Amino acid sequence: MFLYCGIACRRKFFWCYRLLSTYVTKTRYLFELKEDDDACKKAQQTGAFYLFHGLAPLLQTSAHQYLAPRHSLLELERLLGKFGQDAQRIEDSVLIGCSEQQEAWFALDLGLDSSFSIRASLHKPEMETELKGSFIELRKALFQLNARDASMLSTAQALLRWHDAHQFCSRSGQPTKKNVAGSKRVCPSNNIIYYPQMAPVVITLVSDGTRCLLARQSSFPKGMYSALAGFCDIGESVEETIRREVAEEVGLEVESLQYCASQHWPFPSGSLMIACHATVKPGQTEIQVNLRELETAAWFSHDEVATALKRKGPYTQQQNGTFPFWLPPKLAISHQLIKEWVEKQTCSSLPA
Ligand SMILES: NC(=O)c1ccc[n+]([C@@H]2O[C@H](COP(=O)([O-])OP(=O)(O)OC[C@H]3O[C@@H](n4cnc5c(N)ncnc54)[C@H](O)[C@@H]3O)[C@@H](O)[C@H]2O)c1
Ligand SMILES: [Mg+2]
Repeated sequence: MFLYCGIACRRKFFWCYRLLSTYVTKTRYLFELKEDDDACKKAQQTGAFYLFHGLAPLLQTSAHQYLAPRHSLLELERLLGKFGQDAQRIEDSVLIGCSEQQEAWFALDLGLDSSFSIRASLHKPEMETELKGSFIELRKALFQLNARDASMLSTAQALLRWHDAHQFCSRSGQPTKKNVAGSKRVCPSNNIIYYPQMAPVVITLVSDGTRCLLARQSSFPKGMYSALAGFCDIGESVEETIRREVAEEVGLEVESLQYCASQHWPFPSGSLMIACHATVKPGQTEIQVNLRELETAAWFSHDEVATALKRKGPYTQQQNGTFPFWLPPKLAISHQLIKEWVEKQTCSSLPA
């Protein structure tokens, strides 16, 4: 019996040791904070806060890069006090992650109208001076952030935006109440639970075997081309969306497809980008651009794309009036998709 217990205990210890990797511990901790309001309130005491104003993150400049500063609860209470704001406003904050040492990270928007203060937006310039930074639109700052800050701020902005837009129950019209972590909102009159949502989007790099198809929307910066993207319609699988979007936008039929990677994307209001490679039948490559969706689309050779990937900005107008052909920056999943295609083409053209 003793021996059995010993083995069982050792087994249990082995399992605990295996389960309690840093990643698992962190994940379990975040799960607890989402489920338990008291635990989450406690985590705020030792946590750190990313600040926003009207959904623009607070950033500081450092050597051609933006950094996202974090503030402790004490600093935040002092700041709110200084600007005549109620410390209860901190209840609007949302949980966005934690460090490996279980320091919980939150995001708080000081500019959105809140039930705790509707005058916060009046103080923006003074707050920027006090915080030694600026509230900068995420669209302008995203590509000058390191990968971790970009990911944290994208998540934070999407979650803050969702809460701002879901303050009322769509059935009863009554105000909904968020849990402390901000992982859901509940209508007190009928107990309907609302969870944060994001829109699935496919992004597809179509190839005919030797060339790839890139397109532009008129809203893109001049000279920039990207892979075809489109929102999933209700009821569609990823495969069906890809087939429909490629047909809709460039009039081609997809023959085969292969998953590449995915990415959370904060625009327009929180999307899950699902990136895939697709091929069309050889000989069926004549593009018919849907001008209601795209400005233009064209086939590009491996060399053209490989050169564009290496090109560095700024992408200014050339003497002949045109703009150089360039591709989305590294942080965008379209860049990863295009880079993977170039690498595959390079490998397949190497002598065996
Ligand atoms: N991260 C990247 O590398 C990358 C690259 C390209 C595009 N994108 C993103 O992909 C998204 C979709 O691309 P697109 O604009 O070509 O899509 P699209 O081809 O589906 O066309 C956009 C239109 O779809 C409709 N639509 C349907 N569902 C929608 C929803 N949930 N939200 C907003 N509009 C919806 C609207 O009418 C909108 O004008 C864009 O918002 C863009 O930011 C990301
Ligand atoms: Mg599109």
